[in-house]
Amino acid sequence: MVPNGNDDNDANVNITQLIHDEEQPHSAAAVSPDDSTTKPFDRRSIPLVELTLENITYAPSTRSSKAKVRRQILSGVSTKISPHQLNAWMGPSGCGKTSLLSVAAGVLADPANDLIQDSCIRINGEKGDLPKSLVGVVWQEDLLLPNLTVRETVRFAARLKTPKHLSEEDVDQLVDETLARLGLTAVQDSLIGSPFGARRGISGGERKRVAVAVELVARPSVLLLDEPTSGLDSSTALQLIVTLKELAALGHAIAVVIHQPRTSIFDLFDNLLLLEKGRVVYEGHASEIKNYLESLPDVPKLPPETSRADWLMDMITDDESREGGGILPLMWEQNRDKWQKPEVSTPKRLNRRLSSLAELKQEQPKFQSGFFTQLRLLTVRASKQQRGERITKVALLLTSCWIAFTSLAWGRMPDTTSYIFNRASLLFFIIIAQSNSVVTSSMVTFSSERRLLSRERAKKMYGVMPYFLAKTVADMINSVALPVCYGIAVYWICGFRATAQAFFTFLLTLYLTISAAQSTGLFLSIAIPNFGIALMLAPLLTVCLMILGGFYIPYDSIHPALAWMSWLSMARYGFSAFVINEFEGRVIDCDTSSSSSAFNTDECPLPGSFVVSSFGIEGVWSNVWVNVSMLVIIQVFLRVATYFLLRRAK
Ligand SMILES: Nc1ncnc2c1ncn2[C@@H]1O[C@H](COP(=O)(O)OP(=O)(O)OP(=O)(O)O)[C@@H](O)[C@H]1O
Repeated sequence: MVPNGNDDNDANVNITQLIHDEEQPHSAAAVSPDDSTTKPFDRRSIPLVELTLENITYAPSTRSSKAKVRRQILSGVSTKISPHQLNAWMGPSGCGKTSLLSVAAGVLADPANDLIQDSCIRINGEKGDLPKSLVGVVWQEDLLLPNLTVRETVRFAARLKTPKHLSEEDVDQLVDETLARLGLTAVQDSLIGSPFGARRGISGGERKRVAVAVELVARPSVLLLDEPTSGLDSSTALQLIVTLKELAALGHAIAVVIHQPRTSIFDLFDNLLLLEKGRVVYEGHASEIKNYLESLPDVPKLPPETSRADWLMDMITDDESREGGGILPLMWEQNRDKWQKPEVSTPKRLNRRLSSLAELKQEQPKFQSGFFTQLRLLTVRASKQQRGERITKVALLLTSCWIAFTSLAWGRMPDTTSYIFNRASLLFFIIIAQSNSVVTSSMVTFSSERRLLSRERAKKMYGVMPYFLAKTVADMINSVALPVCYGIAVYWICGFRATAQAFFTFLLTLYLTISAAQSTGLFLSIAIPNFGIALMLAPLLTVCLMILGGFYIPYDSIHPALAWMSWLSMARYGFSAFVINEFEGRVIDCDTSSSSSAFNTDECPLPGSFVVSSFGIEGVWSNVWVNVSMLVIIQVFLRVATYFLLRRAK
């Protein structure tokens, strides 16, 4: 890829204007100097944003072994991210680059507390926060869903991050152009996959570019990237930075955190910010860094055939390890005025007026898309992601193994008194085996989504309600599909009550019990943010609830200290409904080779109601629909509680 790419640029400008055409009706910044010669769409471009970080001192509170202490991570850092410029932020590991990126992106957890002294952020010269829709951040760790294709991933972001007046065709065009610009067209239909999972998916370099595409597709005025080239081979890294340079040429203000770039990459940067332990070592034209450092006393000259980035890093690392602290930040304070050339102001340089903050914020809706668009897109995405995760070849094989195991263990049960216990034990086993796995898988799935959800919510892509509804719908289908298939197979193979009404009641009860277990897993994973602890607690809780389900200990024999807990058990209502459905309203033939003495009666044939009451299922609870209703109530309660917890979660 070469830096000019004029055709691409034209296409890109067009679509940029498509996005902002109606958003920026009065923005002077959006009008380019050569407007008179351009086509109607070209009259507007992205809103130009200059982000100035002044004297940033970042000292978050951290908990040491004894007390809460402040840890100073950035000390008086000032820099500017201007439109049409590609900025590099460099420094050794731990010097505060990512922290500075978080300050610039406006995503600090507690900025009022953690930014101290005269720290100030200006947008086009005015103090304030940048509207979230005007900034895109590519973090070190990309969070992409493995079961979506590249195109689906970028399109999802495009629809939710661009104004709703854009037609579906315009969004498709925007996606096409973004994919083309990032060299992803050839892999657009490939699954993202997971580097460590069974589905290998696209390469590491392609993943990085997809992460950039997801941000770039909304054409943010400010683009911040944290080590986008890490893990890429040198030519792929160069390609990516060349692309960023092209984007800067379109008016984007871009800052890239980067470690030791090769010379051809380094030469593409307009400005350089060098940090050492949170303090500035250099801030200015990237091309001047060599002259500046070589002008300092005791600084060795750049050895021939050594890359500038390697030389810089070696020097800072040596300086950091000096006894009594480094001298390079002190040197910069003394020499800054001499080396920072008097700056031509951005409006003068670009020959444009920059929009005021009020103009930038004008007509920025809370969400770009309406409720139903969010709901539709989230439902489709959740279904695709879950289907790929839950209905896999391995899951199908496991379900088949469970069916084979159950069929062999219980066999086809004759409908006689000798097999009453076998029937009841199998009914309970169906609940235990399927519920436990659903609780765990629901927790694992949400833990992988949690950070993506919090990032996308911070970007104001969608609200909690559409996410929650979409997840509920997807869960109701995908998590429950295979357990229900297992139940159906076992019902007929093992010979349960062979009437249509009994079968469909069994099916409904099984579905509700498993989806209540699924809701429990989701509730626990949100209520206990530490996944390790949640994963340890969940089996304990589910086993207790299962034991109190009525099969091992009849309800009327449970110790009063635990009896209350059995009312919270979905297994209780599921098992009761199963037993009533299987035995109530009929008589069970005697087996000539055995007796029904296990039930303390010589009655023969045995009335089914006798079996039901022997499990302690009595009174109003001996009605199957009362138990089914309780499963619905548990489900609704857990889902509503989950919704409110989600709203509070960050
Ligand atoms: N919220 C926080 N509380 C306490 N310490 C923090 C916090 N955020 C960052 N740090 C610490 O501040 C230092 C700088 O972290 P930061 O991630 O900004 O460095 P970096 O230059 O991006 O490093 P790298 O290049 O390795 O990613 C690290 O030692 C980190 O542990």
